[in-house]
Amino acid sequence: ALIPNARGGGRAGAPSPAPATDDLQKIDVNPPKGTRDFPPEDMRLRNWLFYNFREVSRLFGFEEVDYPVLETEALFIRKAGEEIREQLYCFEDRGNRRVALRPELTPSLARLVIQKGKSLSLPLKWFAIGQCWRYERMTRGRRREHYQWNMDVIGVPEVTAEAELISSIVTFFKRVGITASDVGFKVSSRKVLQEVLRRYSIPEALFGKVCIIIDKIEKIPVDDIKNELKCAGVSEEAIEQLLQVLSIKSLTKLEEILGEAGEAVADLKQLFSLADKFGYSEWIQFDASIVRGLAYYTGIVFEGFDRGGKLRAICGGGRYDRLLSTFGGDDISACGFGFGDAVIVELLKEKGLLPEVSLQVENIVCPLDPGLQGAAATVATILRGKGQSVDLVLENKPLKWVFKRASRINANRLILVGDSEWQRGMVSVKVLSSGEQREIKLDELE
Ligand SMILES: CC(=O)Nc1cnc2ccccc2c1
Repeated sequence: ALIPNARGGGRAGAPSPAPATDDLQKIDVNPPKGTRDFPPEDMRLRNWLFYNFREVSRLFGFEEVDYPVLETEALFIRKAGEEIREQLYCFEDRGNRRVALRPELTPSLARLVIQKGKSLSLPLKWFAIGQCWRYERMTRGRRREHYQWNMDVIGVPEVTAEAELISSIVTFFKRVGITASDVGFKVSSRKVLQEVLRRYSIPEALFGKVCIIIDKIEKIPVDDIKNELKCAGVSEEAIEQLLQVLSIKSLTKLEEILGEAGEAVADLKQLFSLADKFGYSEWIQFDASIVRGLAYYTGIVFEGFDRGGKLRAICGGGRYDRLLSTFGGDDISACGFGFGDAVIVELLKEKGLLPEVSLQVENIVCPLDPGLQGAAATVATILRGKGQSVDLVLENKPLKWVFKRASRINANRLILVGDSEWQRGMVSVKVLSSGEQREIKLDELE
C-alpha cells in the first residue's frame, strides 16, 4: 500500500493534502520481522488470555507490577552460556549506553526489590504480564517477541511457595478448560545436580554453567553434552554419575542414590505432599532431567508440558535464591514462573478450547436524517451514561448500510432517531434478535 509519509497540516480524517512527489515513499505495512500486530480479533483473544492471567493472580492475592521493556544490558549479562544471553536484543543508545530489550522479567523484579529495599515487608507476591524480546537470526523464522505472565513469591525459603505457584498455574489451566490429561508438570530440583557435583568436589562456580549444558540434553547429542561438560571442567566420573542421575523418574530411586539426608529429596517430598493437599497430585511428576535453561535457578524447577508431546514447554519456573544477592541485594530467597502467550494458544487451538470472542455492542444509534445528528448524540450520551455501549452512526448513511453494520458489530438494539418521534420525546427501538420494534420515551431508555 502506498502511504504518503506524515506531513504537517490537515485535520485528522480530512483528506490529506497531496504530498509532494518526493514524499511518496512505499513503506512496508508489515510489522518488523518476528513481531506481531494485534488487530481487533487477535486483541480480543489476547485480552481474554490476560484477563484469565489476572483473575488467577487476584485469586492468589498477588499484586500487579510492571517495569520498563528497556533495561541496561548489564542486568542480563550472565556468564553461564544461556541461549537467552546469546539472543539478547541489545544495542547502544544515543547516549552511548549499552541497553537491551528485556528477554525476561525476573531480573527487573530483582532490581526493583533491591531498589525498594527495607521499605518492602516480605513476603512479596507480585505478578506481571510483559512483552519480552530476543534477537534471533531470522533463519529460524521464530518470533522475536512474546508476552509473558510471571508470578513470583519473594522472601519465602520454604517449598510452600513453589507449591502455591504450581497451584496458581493449575487454577489457570482449569479456568480455560485444560485438564490433567491434557498437560502435566515435570518437577525436579537443581539440588540434585548440586549434591552430585559436591560428591565429586566440582567447584560451585561451575554450577550454573553445568545446568545450562545439561538443559540441552534433549536438544543436542549426549556426546556433545559430555564434551561440553568435560571442557567446563567436570570429571569423566562426575559426568557419568550426572547423566545417570538425570534419568531417574522416581523419588524413591533418587533417595537410594542421594540418600535421604539431602535437601533435594526433602524438598521434593514436601512438594509432592503439598500437591496432594492442594489437590493437584495428578498434574505433577518427578523428572530428574528437568533443569530449565536459566542459570539462576537454585532449587525446585518445574515446567508445564503437553502430554501429546507435540508442543514446546507451556510454562516454566523455579526457585532462585541467589539472584538478589548477585545483584548486590540482601540474601532474599525467591521463586517464580514465566508463562508465554504463544504455546498456550497453540494448545487451546488443538483442544478446541479457543473462546468465542466476538465484538458485542449493545446499541447502534442512528439519526434518520442529518438534522437529527445532534439528537442522536444526545441519545448516545444518555445510554453511555447508563453504562451501555453505543455505536453512534457518524455519517449520513442509508438504512441498508446501518442494518449491515448493526449485524457486523453484533448490536443488540437499533435505536432510530426520527423527526416525528423526536418531536414527541420518543425514539424507536428495534431489538435485532427478535425484530420487535417499539417507541420509547427518552427518559425511559435503559
Ligand atoms: C513460542 C514463542 O514465541 N517463544 C518466544 C518468543 N519470543 C521470545 C522473546 C524473548 C524470550 C523468549 C521468547 C520466546
